[in-house]
Parts: sequence; C-alpha cells; structure tokens
Amino acid sequence: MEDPWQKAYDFAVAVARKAGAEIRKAGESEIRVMTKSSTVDLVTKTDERVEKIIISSLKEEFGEDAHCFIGEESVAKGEPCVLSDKPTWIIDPVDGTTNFKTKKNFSFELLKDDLFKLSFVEFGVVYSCLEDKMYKARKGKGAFCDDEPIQVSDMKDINKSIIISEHGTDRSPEKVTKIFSTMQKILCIPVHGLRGSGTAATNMCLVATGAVEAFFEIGIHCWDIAAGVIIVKEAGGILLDVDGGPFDLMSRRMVSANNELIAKRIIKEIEIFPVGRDDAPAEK
Ligand SMILES: O=P([O-])([O-])O[C@@H]1[C@H](O)[C@H](O)[C@@H](O)[C@H](O)[C@H]1O
Ligand SMILES: [Mg+2]
Repeated sequence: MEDPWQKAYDFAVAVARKAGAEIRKAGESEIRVMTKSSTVDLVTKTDERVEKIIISSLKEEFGEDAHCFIGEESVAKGEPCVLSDKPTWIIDPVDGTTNFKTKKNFSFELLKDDLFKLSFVEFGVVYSCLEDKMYKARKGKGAFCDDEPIQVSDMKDINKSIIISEHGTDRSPEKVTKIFSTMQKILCIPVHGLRGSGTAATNMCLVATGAVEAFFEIGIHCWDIAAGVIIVKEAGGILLDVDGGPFDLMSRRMVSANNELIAKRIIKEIEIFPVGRDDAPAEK
C-alpha cells in the first residue's frame, strides 16, 4: 500500500539539514539574546529566522494551505497553539537556545514533526546540527540515528539507571523547590546518576538510543517534545503523564522511559506543580 507520508518525512529530513546549516553558520557570528515568558526563556534572531525558513519551505513544497503549523516562535508572537484534524507541523527551530547562545560545545537541536490528532504522531525528525546527527522515526517503521536503527535500554533495575530532568524556564521559588525535591528523591532511590543536556529533544534521543533510561519534565512545550515522542516510541520506549496516566502532548508534562517499570518508579517520586496547557485559550 502506498505510504502517503513518506514524501513529507523525507522532505522534513532535508529541511532539517538545511535549517541546521543556517544555525551552524549563525553560531559563527555574535548572538544577541532576547527574552520571552521570563528572563530565562531565551530567543534569538536565528530562532525566528530559521522558523520562517522551515515554514516557507514546507508551504512551497506542499501548498500554502495544505497543512497547519505550530511553531515555537510564531506562538510566542500570538499565533494559536491548537491541534485540529488537519495535518500539523510542530516546529522548534532551535531547541536549547540557552546552549546556543553560549556558542560552546553543547548541543542544540532542530526539530519538526507531523501530527494528525493529539495521540497520532506520524513522524519526527531531530537534527543535532553541531554533532551532525540526524534522528528520525516514522510510525510503525522504527527509529534511526543516521540511518542506523536505535533501541532503548533494556535496564529494569532503577538502581542502575541514569535519569534526565531539566529545570525549565519558570524560576518561581515554590516550583524550583519542588523540582529539586523531586531530583533529590530520585537520586536517593538511589539511581546511578542524574543528567540534563539543556535540550528536551536531545534528552529524548538519549532515551531512544539507550544512553539513559528516562527523561521527565514539567513545563516543557509540545514543540520541545513532539518529534521525540515518536522517536522514543519507535525505539521501544514509553510515554506517560507525570501522574502515571496517559501522555497528553499539550499538557506540558511528560515522562519518557525505556519501560513502564522505570517510568512508574520515577513517577512515585515526582512532586507535581501546576502548569497551564499549551492549548489553553489565550488570556484576554
Ligand atoms: O526554549 P527552547 O530552548 O526551545 O527549549 C527548552 C529546552 O528544551 C530545555 O531543555 C527545557 O528544559 C525547556 O523547558 C525548553 O523550553
Ligand atoms: Mg526553541
């Protein structure tokens, strides 16, 4: 049977490479940083320019009105963040802008993917442009890094696991206290280690390749994780909400793990704090 999304998947990979080259080039000049929702929620001209390049390339290829778009920087400027039945590209032009602005050897990512409905991701692409690694996954067809199949870790022992979490972009003391309390409790289970790369996309690819057992965060956005969701799933891993319920892409809460045992053990320690949904109606 003909695969209707293969062309879009291949095109997504090509656009990711093109955008990655732009980001690498931009990293050679001075990077001026601006802020969005808080003083630690950063954006640069490169984030904005690369998002425009990606969206215009997709419109040129598939038609002006064929698909919808949810782009991190467009949403920051007031565009809606709502999933409908129409195929929708979810775009984070630079994931890990805080790493990007240092111009040092941390990773930052470009990601995009395509969704139909909340729980139905067709494919995902994450291009780690500094190390030139292309992660991708297509529903039912496996996950790959540079065309080599990837697989989550088979570890079932939480005491031998490595867990990733991040601190997000909200520095209100009560939330930071919960984040650190959760990390302390997880460290003391004990686990082998806690990590954090500074980009949700990389963190999810690390779960997918088996480098770590799990990554969780409260406060991430759909564009940080959408591509990673299918990459982790296709690599054999699972996604859950931080309360152990079903994962919801727009909820801004996620646990991704190699298996249910590890995910549920971490979930026992997570101190949940409230965050607004990505698709919440805009405040008047
Ligand atoms: O803003 P951005 O650099 O695209 O994305 C951020 C990164 O993914 C970071 O790892 C995560 O902790 C933040 O919650 C995100 O906002
Ligand atoms: Mg970003």
